[in-house]
Amino acid sequence: MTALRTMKLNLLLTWMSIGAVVLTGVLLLTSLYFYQKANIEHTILENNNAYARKLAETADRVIGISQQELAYSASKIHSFSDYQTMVDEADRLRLQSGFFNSVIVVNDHGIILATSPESLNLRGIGLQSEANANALKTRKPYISQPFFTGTTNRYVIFVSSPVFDHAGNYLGYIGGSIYLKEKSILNQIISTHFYNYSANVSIVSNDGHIIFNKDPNKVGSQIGIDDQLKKMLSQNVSGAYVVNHGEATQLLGVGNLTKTDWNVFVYADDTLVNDIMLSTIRQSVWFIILILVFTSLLSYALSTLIARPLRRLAILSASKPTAHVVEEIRQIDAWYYEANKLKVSISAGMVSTIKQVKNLDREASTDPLTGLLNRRGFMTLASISGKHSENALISLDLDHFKRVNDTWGHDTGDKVLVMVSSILKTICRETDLVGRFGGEEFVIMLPGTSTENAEKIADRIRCSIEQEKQPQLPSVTISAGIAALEDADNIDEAIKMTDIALYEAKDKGRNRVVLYRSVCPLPQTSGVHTASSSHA
Ligand SMILES: Nc1nc2c(ncn2[C@@H]2O[C@H](COP(=O)(O)OP(=O)(O)OP(=O)(O)O)[C@@H](O)[C@H]2O)c(=O)[nH]1
Repeated sequence: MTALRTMKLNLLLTWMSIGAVVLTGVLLLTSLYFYQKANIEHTILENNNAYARKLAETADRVIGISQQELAYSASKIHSFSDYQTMVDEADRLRLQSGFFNSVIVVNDHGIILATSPESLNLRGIGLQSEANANALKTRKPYISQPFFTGTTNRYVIFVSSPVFDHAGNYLGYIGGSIYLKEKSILNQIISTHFYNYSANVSIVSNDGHIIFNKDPNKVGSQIGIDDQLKKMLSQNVSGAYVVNHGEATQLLGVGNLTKTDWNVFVYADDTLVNDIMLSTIRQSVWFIILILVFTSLLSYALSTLIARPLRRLAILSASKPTAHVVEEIRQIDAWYYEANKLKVSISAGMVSTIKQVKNLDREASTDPLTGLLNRRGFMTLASISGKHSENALISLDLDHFKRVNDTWGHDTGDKVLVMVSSILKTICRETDLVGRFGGEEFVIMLPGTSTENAEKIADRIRCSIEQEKQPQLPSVTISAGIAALEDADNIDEAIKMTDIALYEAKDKGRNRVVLYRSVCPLPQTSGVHTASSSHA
């Protein structure tokens, strides 16, 4: 909390923006994970199903073509006595279409009459397999279930077409074997697929045996299918299924082959969904980081812009109120409502404080009765008064003022003091300092004035006061002492000098002006100065 209290506003706002973006990012990613997972599962199932149907359609077409080719070759053989024709047709079937790994011509007793390749050396051998028996029995185009051959011990399927002579008598069949664990067209179709993720593709019999797979080790193995799926397969229904094997779940698309009891299985583990999710989240995280950096920079810039006037106001409001500070506050660019309001109120508060301080200052430096400077005000202004080569000081004191008070009363005495002050103000210049130092003693500082001229001015004051006639006021006179500021080390000493001259004036009978230099000649001019005084 203390750290927050001392944190600067722009940093606080920046951190708040960063926090908001991070929180939004986390919420976005969480919702993405939970809500998009189901969508992705659904999409994968749909894709698997569509792909399985497409592969099933292609496989069906290839099987159909192969059956047509077998039927065509069968139609070319009208007699089993023509060995060369049988071999030629067997070779053509094997080599031209590439569908079969081996081709045999078999008579109606199951004896092999011709083979391709001839290297099989099976000619004359009698077949005992169930496929052979079925082909002979049905006398129709036939596709066997996968089985192991007794002769070569290969896992194969067998496709056959019956052979008839010109009279339509059944002679036997011509049949091709597809070695399921070796290279064949069907194998190529399911092994080379254009799918954007690593789905497993197999051709599977209705009872769950893998007939084709690009991995020969899987061919012939049993795939786990539950009862519901088994039932669907038996009904030749294509579709999408979620297959649960304990903890593992597979997203399965099934395409049914119409020419056999086989199905194309395209399946993916549900870990794929997690992989896709993680990859999406990883990409999103980079994007969020980018947004975060951008937002932080933007937020820092904006926060700085917002905080700038407030910070200037905070600094300046802590400064001593002066006209300069008020001017600085006035120049702050408070560009939005709250800052502007604050600026106006701080500025107004400061102006009011300055006025109050000025008033207090004036009160503290002014004599309330006469409005002249008091000692404090006089000394302050005298100390900052511009320097001149000559500066004169006059001390004035009313003569026998006690008597005035005693005779006319204190109030009248006050009025006399006000009258004297008024005369002083009239005679003195703007640049002169006129002060009342208490009682009936006044001090005047005359900047840029020689003692000679000061003497003339003091005498003019003296005459004016002496000649002032006001009803209800007694006539009064004053005595004055004059000194040059340059003759003293400082103003206090100069005032003491004027006091000495003033005592001298009182001593000599009052109502007169006396120069300090005439009382105490300066050492360097010692003996040259003569006492000087002016009086009525
Ligand atoms: N009415 C009035 N009288 C004041 C004021 N301040 C001082 N006084 C009086 O001024 C008189 C000064 O008297 P003193 O110091 O004896 O001097 P003085 O009577 O003028 O005699 P000298 O200066 O020697 O001519 C005293 O009676 C004070 O009470 C003031 O503000 N108003």
